[in-house]
Amino acid sequence: MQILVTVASRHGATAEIGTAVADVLRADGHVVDEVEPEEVADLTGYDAVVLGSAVYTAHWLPAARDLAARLAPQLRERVCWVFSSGLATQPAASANSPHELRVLMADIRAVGHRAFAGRLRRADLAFAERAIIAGARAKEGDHRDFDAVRAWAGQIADELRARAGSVTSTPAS
Ligand SMILES: Cc1cc2nc3c(=O)[nH]c(=O)nc-3n(C[C@H](O)[C@H](O)[C@H](O)COP(=O)(O)O)c2cc1C
Repeated sequence: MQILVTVASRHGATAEIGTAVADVLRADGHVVDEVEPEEVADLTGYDAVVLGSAVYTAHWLPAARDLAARLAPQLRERVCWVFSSGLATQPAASANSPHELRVLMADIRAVGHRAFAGRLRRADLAFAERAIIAGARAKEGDHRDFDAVRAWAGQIADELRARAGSVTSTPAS
């Protein structure tokens, strides 16, 4: 299958999660493009999409939200998974605008969402970001769990295989 992995990332940590997902899907025989959300104008040719975003001040980055809004009709026609990456100490689902995410997922008919822990490197941050982080109790460091990311991507690969099987095994009438 042709798969698009598109990820909104400010400092690169979430983009690397997207690349790990893409690598698992490639190893399973899929053709995977990794394209930044701003560059995605059209989903023609793709069978499936993985859309991810870093979470900042409880929201997905605008580029990911914008892609979901712009391309909702095309996303609805494809199988689509979404993921978030952040450092919320509560489970991200309850900390990071769960209603907003539910609405987005319903709009594009995403089949699943995963929240992954992210990375915070103070040296990467702009002054304004440091000020925001100073008020939160976010723990500096790389908290990404690439085994969990690869396991999730493996589930996507399994599901795509099952869907392809159910299409090809439909008896001709
Ligand atoms: C200014 C700022 C605000 C953040 N706000 C949140 C937040 O609301 N919820 C959350 O889970 N993580 C938050 N984070 C953590 C980021 O989501 C995390 O560092 C993520 O891995 C960054 O990904 P990126 O390198 O792809 O931009 C914030 C980080 C910064 C610097």
